[in-house]
Amino acid sequence: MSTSSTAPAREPLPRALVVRTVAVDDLPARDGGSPDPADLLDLLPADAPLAWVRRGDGLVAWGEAARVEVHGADRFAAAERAWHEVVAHAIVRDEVRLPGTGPVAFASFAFDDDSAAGGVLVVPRVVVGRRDGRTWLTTLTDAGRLGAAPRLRDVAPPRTTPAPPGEVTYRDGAVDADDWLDVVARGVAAIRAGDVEKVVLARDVEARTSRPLDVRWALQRLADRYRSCWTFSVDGLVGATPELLVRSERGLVTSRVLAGTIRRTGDDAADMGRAAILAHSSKDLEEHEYAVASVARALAPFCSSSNVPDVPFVLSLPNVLHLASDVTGVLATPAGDEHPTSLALAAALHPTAAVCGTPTEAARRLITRVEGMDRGRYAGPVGWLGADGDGEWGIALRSAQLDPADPHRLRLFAGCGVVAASDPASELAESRAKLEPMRFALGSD
Ligand SMILES: C=C(O[C@H]1C=CC=C(C(=O)O)[C@@H]1O)C(=O)O
Repeated sequence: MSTSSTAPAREPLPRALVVRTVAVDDLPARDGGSPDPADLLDLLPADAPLAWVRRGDGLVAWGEAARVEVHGADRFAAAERAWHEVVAHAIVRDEVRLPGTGPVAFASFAFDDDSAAGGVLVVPRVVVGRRDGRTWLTTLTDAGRLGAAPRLRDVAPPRTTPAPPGEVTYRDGAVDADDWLDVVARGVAAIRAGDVEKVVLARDVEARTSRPLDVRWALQRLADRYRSCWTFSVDGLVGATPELLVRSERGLVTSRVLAGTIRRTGDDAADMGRAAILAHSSKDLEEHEYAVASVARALAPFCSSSNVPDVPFVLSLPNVLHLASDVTGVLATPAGDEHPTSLALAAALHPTAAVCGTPTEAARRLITRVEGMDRGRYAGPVGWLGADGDGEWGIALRSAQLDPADPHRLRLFAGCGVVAASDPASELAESRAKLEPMRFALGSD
């Protein structure tokens, strides 16, 4: 079943789905040892794998019970409407009752309202989830009535080892590296002219793999190395993001805000020193403050109380160190009303000043004017949504978009927050460091 917010539906949405969630004994580990983080990923088929995993927990899924393509400024609301329709007509039996059990959809959305990339919401056929040592299986069928409890061995695709992508070559994307220095310089000039206070400017790099990319190869490498990130795969968009746009769970919202970056050297002692430099860098603290303020401002109308840390902590990733703040809030429930869904919250938060700038609209216009590319779904919300509206949405960073017409071709993206004190050459170096996770994902060492 597939439909679009602009084109007429090929088949009417919804079709009544029968959804069953059952507990599964823990997944076998790859080497017979204790279960490791890649176990969920090991279940995925090569074709159109769906994933949202971190430290071994999360959701993997495959198949398509429904697919909704959306476009324009209405894309989040259109996806949400379609999801409500699916849920309203579903027959659900959930024997596990945890966040992520019952029917779930995966989705990703373009950064920009005008992007042709729009957005996609996929309702999978099979979902396997894990949380705190509990594993479950959800099936979504058109059976019309509840049948026998599903078994993982009956619905899991035959296990195949992900194939390496072979030789990978890289070349500049829409704007070459030298010209991108000018893009950043134009951003700095606009800030100094008072047009904006902060802008985030991005660039893309094209990768060509000698063998068609098996997305699972990239996912496993990302999940193994970038353990504190959320490794995701939705409709050819793959990556491991350190930035959580919003998680909404039983009335509690959390957002991990990142902005302000320094590269790691690989030497632990030197990196300790760099962490201290980052924590005291006025340029990075300013960048960070804009991002935190944008998240706090966007969440405020929905929350009865919130906690916004005064001082960021330093998040250490294998490639970079970031200034990070975990913003939390309690959702207010207006009388007779329900909480906004996690997707509605993601829509309200997007785009934060971690990927756009301050003030938002002026920064967005500046990006369109100077960046020289369509970001597609890079820097847009990516994640999953449950029947009760709870879910988790990351910002699609440290990511690549696979060309749907050419499985050898990917666009890798990286962006940098620019403030008045930014230096174009340093931002270019930072963008290279931010491309490292996806370059690693495509590696074979
Ligand atoms: C826009 C990106 O990173 C954002 C998130 C963390 C740190 C950032 C920075 O320091 O510039 C960016 O705001 C990216 O990775 O493409």
